[in-house]
Amino acid sequence: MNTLAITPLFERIVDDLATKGWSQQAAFTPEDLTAQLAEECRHRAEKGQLEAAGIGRGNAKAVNTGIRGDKIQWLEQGQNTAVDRYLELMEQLRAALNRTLFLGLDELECHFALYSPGAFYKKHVDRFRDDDRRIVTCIAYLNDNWLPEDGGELRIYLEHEHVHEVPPQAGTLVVFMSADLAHEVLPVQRERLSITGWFLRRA
Ligand SMILES: O=C(O)CCC(=O)C(=O)O
Ligand SMILES: [Fe+2]
Repeated sequence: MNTLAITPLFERIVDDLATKGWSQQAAFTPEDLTAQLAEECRHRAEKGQLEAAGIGRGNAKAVNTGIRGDKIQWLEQGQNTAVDRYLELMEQLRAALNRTLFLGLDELECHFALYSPGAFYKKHVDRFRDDDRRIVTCIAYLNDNWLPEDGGELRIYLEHEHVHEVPPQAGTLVVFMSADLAHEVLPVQRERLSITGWFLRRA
């Protein structure tokens, strides 16, 4: 792909971020890639590689399942071809955001997340109090045939007390400004897989 051309998909994300601070795209990851990523996430879970996610960072980091009950593993390049393909898509998104919105995004950190039935993540903002490098949050969902009774929606808190809920349906990508948007994951009734990432600015 010509990395200088911005595809309509990336253009929509950029426009949404510029005008309202968040974007939801139903068909971001291709079906085959989404399935491979879900398989890789499940495979890592079966091997016991996912660990209870913490809240906060550095010395203040702690596991608190009353706030957050997912299990995660950070993604690295070169571990798996599907993961590499996903990181390549994110790299294109990073370039598009930098070219158009001048956000100075330097790198991406991202992890698989698995919520087992009963797990949730209470309302929060992604940017840490003591570290403002997280600029843009991106979440890709990996779950086929997600039904309303499965719960687990991402609820985002908009202006004027409006809320918007996103079912974690395979292929969907949600992007938002990390410092601005409070959000939560409602309790899940069924295993819920995703990749959450943050574009960081230079320290
Ligand atoms: O999985 C989601 O929908 C949101 C996850 C989240 O808010 C986070 O990991 O910070
Ligand atoms: Fe979050």
